[in-house]
Amino acid sequence: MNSAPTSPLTPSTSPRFAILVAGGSGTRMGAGRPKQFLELLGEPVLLHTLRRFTEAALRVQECVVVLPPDQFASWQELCEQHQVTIPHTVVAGGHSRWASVRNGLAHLQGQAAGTVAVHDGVRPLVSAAVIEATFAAAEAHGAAIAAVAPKDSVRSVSQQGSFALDRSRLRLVQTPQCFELTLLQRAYQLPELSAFTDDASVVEDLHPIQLVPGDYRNLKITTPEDLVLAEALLRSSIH
Ligand SMILES: Nc1ccn([C@@H]2O[C@H](COP(=O)(O)OP(=O)(O)OP(=O)(O)O)[C@@H](O)[C@H]2O)c(=O)n1
Ligand SMILES: C[C@](O)(CO)[C@H](O)COP(=O)(O)O
Repeated sequence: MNSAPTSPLTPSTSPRFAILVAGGSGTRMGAGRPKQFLELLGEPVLLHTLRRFTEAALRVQECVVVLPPDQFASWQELCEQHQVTIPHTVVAGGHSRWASVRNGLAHLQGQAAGTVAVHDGVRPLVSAAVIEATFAAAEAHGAAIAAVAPKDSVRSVSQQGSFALDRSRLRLVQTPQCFELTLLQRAYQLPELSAFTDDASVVEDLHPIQLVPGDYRNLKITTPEDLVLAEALLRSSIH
C-alpha cells in the first residue's frame, strides 16, 4: 500500500530526535566558564534551549545533550540546583563542533529511522515554530536548515581590498538544522574538514539543503553583548 504524502494536514509520525551541541568552551565569551552554563534570566542558557526542544507538541522522542567531557559534573549540579526533570541524555563532546555532532549521532546509532535536529545549545531563543517548520521541511525533503536574510550591506575582503556582495543572494545560517537520520549519519562518516562550521556544509555534497525562514531573535550567544540582547528579548513581549 502506498503511504500518503506528507502535508501540514498529515503530520509525519516518524520519530524525531534532537542533538543539542554544547561541547564548546566559549573562548569568544571569555567568561571563565562555558557560555552554555551562564545565567540568562536566572537559568542556564542551555536549560532554556533544552526546554524549547522538549515542548510536547514538537514530539521529540530523545534529546541528546553534548557537553565538554570535563563539564558533566557542572551540568549535573546545575540540573539539581534548578530542579530539572526534563529527560535528556548526556554525551561527551569532541575537539570541534563537527566531532561533537558526530559523538551525539553515535548515541543514536541504534535508531533505524527518523529525523534529527542539530541545534546549538547556545541558541536559547529558538521558537517552537522555527523548530517545527525545520523538522517538517526535513521530513518532506531530507535536509532543511533555518536561515535569515542579512540586514546589513556585506563586503568580501581579502589582502587586495574589498568588494560589495549582492546581499539578496546571501543568507545567514542558523540552527536548527534537520536531516533524515541515516543521511546525517552517512555525511558524518565522510572525513572531517576544518572548514565545516555547520551541518548543512557536511551534508550538501550528498543531498540538497532546503532553507526555512529562521528568526532574527534566534541569537547565537557568542560574545557578551549577545547575553544582554537575549535577556532583553526574553523580558520583552516579542520573544
Ligand atoms: N568542540 C565543540 C565546539 C562547539 N560546540 C558547540 O557548537 C555551538 C556553536 O559553537 P560556538 O558558538 O563557536 O561555541 P564555542 O566553541 O563554545 O565558542 P568559541 O568559538 O568562542 O570558543 C555551541 O553550542 C558549542 O557549545 C560543541 O558542541 N563542541
Ligand atoms: C552552526 C552555526 O551556528 C550556524 O550559524 C555556526 O556555523 C556555528 O559557528 P561557530 O563558529 O561554531 O560559532
